[in-house]
Amino acid sequence: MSNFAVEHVKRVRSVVQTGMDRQPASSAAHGAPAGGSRITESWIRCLNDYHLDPDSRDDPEVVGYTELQERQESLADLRAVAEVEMADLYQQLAGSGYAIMLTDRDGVLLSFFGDPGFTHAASKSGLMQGAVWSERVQGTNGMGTCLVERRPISVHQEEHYLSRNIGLSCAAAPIFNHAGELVAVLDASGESRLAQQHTLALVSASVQMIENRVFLHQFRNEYIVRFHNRPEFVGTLSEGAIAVSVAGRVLAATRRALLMLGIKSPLEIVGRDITDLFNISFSGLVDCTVKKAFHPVPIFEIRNGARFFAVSYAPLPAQREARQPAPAARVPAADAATALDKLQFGDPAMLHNVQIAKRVVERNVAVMLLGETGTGKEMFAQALHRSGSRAAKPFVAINCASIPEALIESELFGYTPGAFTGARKDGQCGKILQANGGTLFLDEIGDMPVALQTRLLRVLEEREVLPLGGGAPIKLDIRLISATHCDLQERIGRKQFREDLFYRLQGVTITLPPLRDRADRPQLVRHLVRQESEGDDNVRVDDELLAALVRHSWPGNIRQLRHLLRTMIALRESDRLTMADLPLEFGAASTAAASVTAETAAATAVGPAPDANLNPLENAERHALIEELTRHSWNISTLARQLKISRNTLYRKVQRLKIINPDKTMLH
Ligand SMILES: Nc1ncnc2c1ncn2[C@@H]1O[C@H](COP(=O)(O)OP(=O)(O)OP(=O)(O)O)[C@@H](O)[C@H]1O
Repeated sequence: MSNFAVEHVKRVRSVVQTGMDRQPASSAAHGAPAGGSRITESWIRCLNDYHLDPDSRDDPEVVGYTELQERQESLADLRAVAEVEMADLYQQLAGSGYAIMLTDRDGVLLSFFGDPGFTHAASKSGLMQGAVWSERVQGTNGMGTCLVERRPISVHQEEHYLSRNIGLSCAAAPIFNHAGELVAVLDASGESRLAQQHTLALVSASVQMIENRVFLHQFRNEYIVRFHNRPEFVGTLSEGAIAVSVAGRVLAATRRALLMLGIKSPLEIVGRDITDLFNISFSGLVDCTVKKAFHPVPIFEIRNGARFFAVSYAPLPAQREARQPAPAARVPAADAATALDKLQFGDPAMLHNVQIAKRVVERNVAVMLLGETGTGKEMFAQALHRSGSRAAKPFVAINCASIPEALIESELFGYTPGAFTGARKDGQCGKILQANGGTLFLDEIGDMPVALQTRLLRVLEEREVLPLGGGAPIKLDIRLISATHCDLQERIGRKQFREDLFYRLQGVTITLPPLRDRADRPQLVRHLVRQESEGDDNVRVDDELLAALVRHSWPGNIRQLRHLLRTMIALRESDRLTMADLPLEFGAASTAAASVTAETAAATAVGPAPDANLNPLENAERHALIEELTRHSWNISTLARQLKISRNTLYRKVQRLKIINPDKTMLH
C-alpha cells in the first residue's frame, strides 16, 4: 500500500470512529473530509453498514452483458434523451479530462462518454459500461452517494471512501421521473484537482434538461401547460410543465412545476382539475393561447394568488396518430435506437454519427459512409437499415471492388433469359431489384466503372430499372447507402468519378473514425471479447493486455482487432487473457513501439517466416497455430479437442493459413 493510501485509510477509520463528523466542515485540518457531514455520514455507512474495507483491492463489480442490455433497454427512452445531453455536456467540459456517465437506480453504469485521455485509466478503476457504482459496492462516490442522498453531490478526491478511487473528482445529480421516483444518475468524473462547483452546476442543468425532455416526450399525446413567473422564461429550462388530459385533468407535472407551485408530491395534484390549481378554465386557457398566438398569458395560482405566465400546447396531429396501433412491419423506436446505439461505447465522434443516423432513419436521404477499411461501414449501414420501417425488407450489399468489371452491370441491373452468351436460361434479378422496398448498400462505390456510374445515376433519377436485355421498366423504391475508403473528390478531379452522381449519393455523409482514434477502445475490446466468446462473461482481458491492445495502431481497424481476439480466445489456456496469449508478432510490435504497424510487426516477428500472401493478422494467427501444432506434435485431433473446434474447422484453418508440417508427413 502506498503511503498516501495508508494515510487515507487511517483518516477514514479515525473520522468514523471518533465521530469527527460532528466537527464543522472547516475543520479539515483535524482530518474531517472537506465535503463536511454528508461525506462523513457516507463514510460511516460504508464502514458500519456495508463493512467495506477502505483499501479494498477487489476487481470492480461488473454486471454480465445480457443484464446490461436488459437494464439499458428498460431505460431506452431516457437514454435516448440523456445521451444527447451527455454529448453536449461532454463538449462543454471537453479537454478537462472528464467522462460523462449515466447509471440506473442501482448504480449500474449504462452510458459512458469518455475523454480520450481519461477513458483507459477510467476503465481500470471501473468507470465503464456495466460497472456497479452503488455506494454499497464502491464506497462514497458521486454516483452511489447521490443515489443514497437523492440530491446533487460532489465527491472530490480524498473524500472517496476507497483509496483506489481517491484520484477521482465526481459531480453527480439524480434524475427523477414524473412520478417522483429516482430513475437514474448523471455524473461527470475526472482526474482534475480543480473544484467541482462549476461542474456540478452544469451536471444539474443537464439533468433538468433531460427531465423536461423526457416529460415532454412521454406526454406528447396530451395537452401540456408550460409556465413560469416571468413570461420570457416560458419554454426555457426553468419553466414548469403540467400534462393535462382533454378533459382538463392533471396527469403529471415536472419537478420544477411542483417547486414553483409549492407542492411537495405529484400525488397532491394528479387527477385534479386544472381549475383547482389556476384561476382559469382549461378550455379558456387553450382558447386564450391560440388567440394570443402562443404568447404566454397571465394566470393566477389559486392557493397563494401568485401570478404566472402560461402557454397551452395541444398534441400535434401526427402525435395524435401515434395513439393508433403501429402497422405490423414497423420496428419499434426502442429497437431502432438500439441497433445504432450498439455501434458505440462512448466515443464522441461515433456518438455524433449515431445521432445523425437516427435523424435520417425515416427520411429517404442517400447516406454516404466514409472510413478506412474495417471501421464498420457495412455494419453501420445494416444498423441504419434495421433501425427504420424498412427493417423487414431486404438489405442487399454489393462490393463494387470485388466483382469483375464485366459482371457488375448484370449483378446490379440483372438480365432477362438469354440476354447474352453464357447468361442463365431463366435470367437473373439484379441486386437493385432484389433491394426493392429495402436498402441497397453499394460498398467501395469509388471503384465503380464510369460507364456504370452513368447508368446508376439514371436509375436514381428516374427511380426505375430496365433489366439488361429488355423488358418493361420496374418502379423502384430503395434506400441507398454507399461507402468508400477512397477520396472521391480526388477521383472526381481525375474524371474517374461523376460529380453529379457524387452529389446524388451524398445526402448525408458520415465519417467513421479509425479504431486508433476512438476513445471507447477499452469498451470496444470488452464488447468484442464478449461476442467472440459467445457471451461467456468469464472470459476477461487483463489490464496489461488491454493497455497493449488500446495502444496498438490497428491498420486493419475493428476487423483486425476482432480477428486477433477470435484467435486468442480460440487458443486460450485460461479464461483470463494476458500478454502471454498474444501471438508473438503482435507482442513484438506492441511493446517495441505503440506506433509500429502490423506490417512492420510481421517483419520483425520471431518464429516461422511470415507468408507474403497473407495479411499481418493472418500471419499472426498462422504463427500462433504453428506453435500450438508443434506443442501437440502436429496432432490435429488432439489440438481440435483442446481448442473445442471440429477437426474439419481446424483443417480448413491450416489450409487457409498455408501451414505445412515441417516433417512433411500428413497431419493426423
Ligand atoms: N461498432 C462495431 N462494433 C463491433 N464490431 C464492429 C463494429 N464495427 C465493425 N465491427 C466489426 O468489424 C469488422 C469489419 O466491419 P465492416 O465489414 O462493417 O467494416 P467496413 O468498414 O465495411 O470494411 P471494408 O471497408 O473493408 O468493407 C466486422 O467483423 C464487424 O463485425
